[in-house]
Parts: sequence; C-alpha cells; structure tokens
Amino acid sequence: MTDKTILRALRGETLPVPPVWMMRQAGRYLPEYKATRAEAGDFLSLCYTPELAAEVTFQPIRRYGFDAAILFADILLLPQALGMELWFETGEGPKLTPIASEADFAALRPASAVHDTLSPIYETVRILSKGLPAETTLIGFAGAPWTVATYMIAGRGTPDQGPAHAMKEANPALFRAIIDRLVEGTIEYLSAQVEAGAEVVKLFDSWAGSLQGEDFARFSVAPMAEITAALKARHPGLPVIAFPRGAGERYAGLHAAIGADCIALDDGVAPDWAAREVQPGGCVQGNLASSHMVTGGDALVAETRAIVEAFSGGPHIFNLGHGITPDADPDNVRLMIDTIRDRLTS
Ligand SMILES: Cc1c2[nH]c(c1CCC(=O)O)Cc1[nH]c(c(CCC(=O)O)c1C)Cc1[nH]c(c(CCC(=O)O)c1C)Cc1[nH]c(c(C)c1CCC(=O)O)C2
Repeated sequence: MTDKTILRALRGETLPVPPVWMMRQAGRYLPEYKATRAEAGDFLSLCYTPELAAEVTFQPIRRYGFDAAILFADILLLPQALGMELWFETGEGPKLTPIASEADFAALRPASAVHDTLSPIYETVRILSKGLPAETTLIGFAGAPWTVATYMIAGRGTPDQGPAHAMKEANPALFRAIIDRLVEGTIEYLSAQVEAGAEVVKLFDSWAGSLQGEDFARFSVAPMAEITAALKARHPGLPVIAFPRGAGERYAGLHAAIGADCIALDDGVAPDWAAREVQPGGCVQGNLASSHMVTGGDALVAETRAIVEAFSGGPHIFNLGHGITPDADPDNVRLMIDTIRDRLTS
C-alpha cells in the first residue's frame, strides 16, 4: 500500500492536512513555463515534445512541492488524434475544423487509431512517472465527451455551447455518434496513460453546467460513468476524479451516479453545502476561486482556511474551482499552500 497523500484521500481517508494541487499549475503565470513554451515555439509543439512537456509539468512541483502533478497536454488532442485539424490562434484560443454533417463524422478515425497521434503523450507520462518525487501522485486526464464535443461541433470555444446544443436537438443521431466515438476514444487514451504510469485519471467536463434537465444525466453523467466503469474494469483500483463544472445542486449524488472516487467542485458551490451534500459520497476536490491567486491578501487566507475547515470531516483534496489564470501572482500560490499546511509565520 502506498502512502501518497492524494491516493489516501482518494481511497476515502480523512487526512489532518488536505493534499493540494492546482488546475493549470503548469501555466503562463510562471516565468519558467513561459521560457519553456518559447523554447517549444507554440503550445501544440510543447504538448507533443515529451521532454519539454515533462519539464513544464515538473516546474510547479519543484517550485511549490504540490502533492500531485498533472500531465501537461490538452483535452483537444483527442479530437486531433481522431483526425480533426487543431490549431491555436494567439489570444483566440483553440480552433478545429467543425463537424457539421454525417460526412464530416465519417471522415474521423476509429477510436483504436488514436495512439498513432498520442504516443508522444504516453512518453511524457513515462518520463514523469520515473522523475517525480516519491510522494507526488501523477494524474492523467482527458476531457469528458460533452465538453470535447462542444469544441468539435463549434470548431472553437463558445460562451453558451450553442452549436452543440443545436445539433443535439436537430440531429440527435449524429450528436450521439460523436459522443459515442469520444467515449471509446477516451477509454483508449486514458487506458494508455495508465499503462504508461498515470496513477489517477481526471475527466474535465468544463461545460457540464449548460446541460439542462435530462440532458445533464444523459450527456455529462452517463458518458463519464461509462468511461469510469471501463477504466476500472481494465485497471482494478484505478482512482477516477470527475469534474462536472457548473453542476450546482446537481453535484449531490454524483459519486454514485458516475462511479467516481472523487468529485471536483467549482467555486459556484458553498463548501459547507458541499461538505453536507456531496462529501458523504466520497472524496471531494476544490474549491477556492482562482481570482484569489490574482488578488491574494487576507481574503485568500480567510477563504482557504474556511474551505479546509468545511471539508475537514471527510476526504478532501484542496484545489481551485477552475484553472489558475495567467495574471496570477506566484507568491499567492505559496501563500495558499502555506495556509493549508499551516506554516504561516504572521
Ligand atoms: C476547455 C479545456 C481546454 N483544455 C482543458 C480544458 C478543460 C479545463 C478547463 O475548463 O480549463 C484542460 C487542460 N488544458 C491544459 C491542461 C494541462 C494540465 C493542467 O495544468 O491542468 C489541462 C488539464 C493545458 C493548457 N491548455 C491551454 C493552455 C494555455 C496555452 C498557452 O500556453 O498559451 C494550457 C496551459 C490552451 C487551451 N486549451 C483549451 C482552451 C480553451 C485553451 C485556451 C485557453 C487560454 O488561452 O488560456 C481547451
């Protein structure tokens, strides 16, 4: 049995000090990230160059001693591996050639072919698995099918996921086919990450909150449950974290509905509410607003303490409610960690 704190929390242990890591902990708020990204040339080259992707993954571990490292990659590499064009335009975010018709869908590769494109990512995982400190847990990840589908259908990020909602209503069979291909591809992709050394996997459903009524269960919960069950069948004991961002009161009961060991909370839910309604189901992760990493000060300390306190009666992994932003101050990250680990001198 391992003593890594993240794995203990994921097994349901209540720890005296919650382990901590941050979404986007390797990112543009760090000068060393910007230097390595410049060396790589562009974001996708960074993702596909194992030595450099591993280097940026190590950077926040060296600087802060986080309890977990998350593989450096992106949720949109999977649609690229399924055959879609993917590029990043500075200041505009990701772009893909959209899937609008059955013919576009028919041009996609089968799920079993994704490894051809994604093998450098598995190499990054192997480098990390060998090089991380013994106490640091390695987390692999993928996007959840709904969120990835919203980018495949729109060809870009959208504020309301309008194009995906429109296809879901107008052409449910095509929409379902896209979701199903993503379920299969994600099982392949995450399974290979685990074989390469990932100890935990996380599913990011960043746009789950825009699914209304039955659609939330059908297109956020059910695909994540299917992926989780398949991964656990292939890799018994594998811990899974699910992040249906924006689920609100629907966070209650999700451990059982998804079969996940941990539910990641965004900062739209109150910690006291989540401790009562979500944490009885298993480990929770979260949920400090990432704006505190920009503003810092007493409010950061007070809110960090309140979250640690609220979740202290059960298994908890401290994290932000969403990714850290490029305008964050690296000193505020240190202040957050010191507050959690209670190493504040003043
Ligand atoms: C929706 C989504 C994407 N990617 C991801 C999501 C889901 C989580 C979320 O909601 O944030 C997930 C993601 N993206 C990245 C990771 C690496 C692991 C981590 O540090 O958490 C993870 C887990 C690196 C990245 N992915 C991206 C960056 C910024 C790239 C850069 O260096 O310019 C990073 C560090 C690019 C990316 N990738 C994506 C967008 C919309 C963008 C542009 C955003 C921006 O420009 O800030 C798609």
